[in-house]
Amino acid sequence: MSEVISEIFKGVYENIAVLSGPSHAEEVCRKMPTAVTSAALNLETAERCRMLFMNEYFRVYNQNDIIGVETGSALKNVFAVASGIVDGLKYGDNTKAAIVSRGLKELSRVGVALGGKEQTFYGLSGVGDLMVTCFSKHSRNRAVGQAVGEGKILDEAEKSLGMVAEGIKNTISAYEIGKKLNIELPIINEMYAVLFNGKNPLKAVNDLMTRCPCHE
Ligand SMILES: NC(=O)C1=CN([C@@H]2O[C@H](COP(=O)(O)OP(=O)(O)OC[C@H]3O[C@@H](n4cnc5c(N)ncnc54)[C@H](OP(=O)(O)O)[C@@H]3O)[C@@H](O)[C@H]2O)C=CC1
Ligand SMILES: O=C(CO)COP(=O)(O)O
Repeated sequence: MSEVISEIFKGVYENIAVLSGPSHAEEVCRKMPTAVTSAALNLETAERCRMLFMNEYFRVYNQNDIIGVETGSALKNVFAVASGIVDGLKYGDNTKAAIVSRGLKELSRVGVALGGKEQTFYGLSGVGDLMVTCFSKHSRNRAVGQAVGEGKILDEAEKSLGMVAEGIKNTISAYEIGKKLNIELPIINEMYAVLFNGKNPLKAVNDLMTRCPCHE
């Protein structure tokens, strides 16, 4: 988004701040303690954004890795959909933890290739946002995935949600980036096959579990 904004308002890139992190609006509006990241290339800009939002139940941390923060918050949606599929298939906590942990690895591979810093993905807008969406009853992405895991076709699943689940389009972008930059992204590739090539989710899980053994 920062690149799009900067294309429209030329020369402002340093002064764009993004606010991102594990924050379901349903809980923020109930004043439940929440922590997020304000990221801008120029830390003074990040600070100005932080000052606008921070209060006793909404804690904001500054960051200058805007690419990492934006990549983490967009790509985590793909794994939130995958976690929903895990729920829809009635698999358990082990399976979901595998999606979150291996998803974090894929997310950081893409993010670093795009210019983000690896450590950013272990913070609020990476692992934090992954956890809040993959495990939450509030997540729209997880809900769409659950419907797909229960056997709905994608169109029906999106219609039944009635809101935008960004992880669907994010899957296409992540898949294309992986192919273009030759990055190993097994979960993202399987998600693309399930969502857009009609692959059976059970077969996708089996293919992920039985692919060649590798080093962590
Ligand atoms: N809600 C939450 O708890 C959280 C949300 N976010 C992120 O914040 C952002 C906004 O979320 P939220 O307000 O809940 O989302 P909503 O689904 O309520 O609103 C999304 C907005 O984006 C517009 N939109 C959707 N698709 C397009 C498109 N292709 N082109 C132009 N505009 C489009 C919609 O327009 P229209 O109304 O015309 O359809 C709508 O105004 C998202 O990126 C979300 O991932 C992050 C953390 C928490
Ligand atoms: O990013 C979010 C929370 O941090 C919102 O996730 P969903 O779009 O899946 O509801």
